[in-house]
Amino acid sequence: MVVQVKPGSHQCHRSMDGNQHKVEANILLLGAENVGKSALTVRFLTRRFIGEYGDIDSIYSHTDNINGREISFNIWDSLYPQDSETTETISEKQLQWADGVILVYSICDRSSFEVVRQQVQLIRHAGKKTSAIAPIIIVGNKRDLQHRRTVSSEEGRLLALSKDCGFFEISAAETYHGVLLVFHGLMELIKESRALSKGGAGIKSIVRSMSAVFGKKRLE
Ligand SMILES: Nc1nc2c(ncn2[C@@H]2O[C@H](COP(=O)(O)OP(=O)(O)OP(=O)(O)O)[C@@H](O)[C@H]2O)c(=O)[nH]1
Repeated sequence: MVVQVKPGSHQCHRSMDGNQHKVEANILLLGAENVGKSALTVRFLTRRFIGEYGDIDSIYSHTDNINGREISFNIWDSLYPQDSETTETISEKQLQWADGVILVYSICDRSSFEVVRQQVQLIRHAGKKTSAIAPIIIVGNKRDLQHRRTVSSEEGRLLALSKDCGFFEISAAETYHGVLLVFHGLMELIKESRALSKGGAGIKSIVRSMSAVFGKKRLE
């Protein structure tokens, strides 16, 4: 079952990882417009590619089974800010909410790769102050459009390597399997990060330094 709720009305969930109960994770999709964030989300939720998706900023809840264990995913399919005045492309609220991030670009849109480069830098820069390594997976989407490729696989892989992120090149249009690997891969990184930090030094804790970067009020 897929449940859709508005971002503002969604509750933050605490993980119950580490015991026999259901594991829950909040996953945030970021990246420039038109790169396939909604296509990835809908593929994961329904196994289908429907071609056209509205401009909706939404959180979806979806339960999946990984290795016999029930995992509850809350997926925030975000919209890239249209306002050219806006320099803040990731909000504190988004980072406070997220347990892990999927940064999407299109392999045939170089500017979308630059957006991912900026966003990963922003997250890592903020994380430095707390030594928090936020689980991030970088995704080069639209792999089916090889003839229009402007970002090589190597560039994507190198960026991911340099920022300690996972990396996948996929086509949300062509296969479900690649999309599944992305979400399950991120879940693995989130579990590792939770095991390492037990006290909650995950992505949420870097919100404080994000606040410092943007000079805004500290979130507790
Ligand atoms: N060829 C191809 N087209 C894709 C793929 N994934 C998405 N698209 C198309 O790319 C366009 C944008 O996809 P969306 O999923 O709406 O992209 P988005 O990043 O959510 O876009 P915004 O809502 O503007 O932020 C649509 O026309 C999709 O059909 C893919 O893997 N291959």
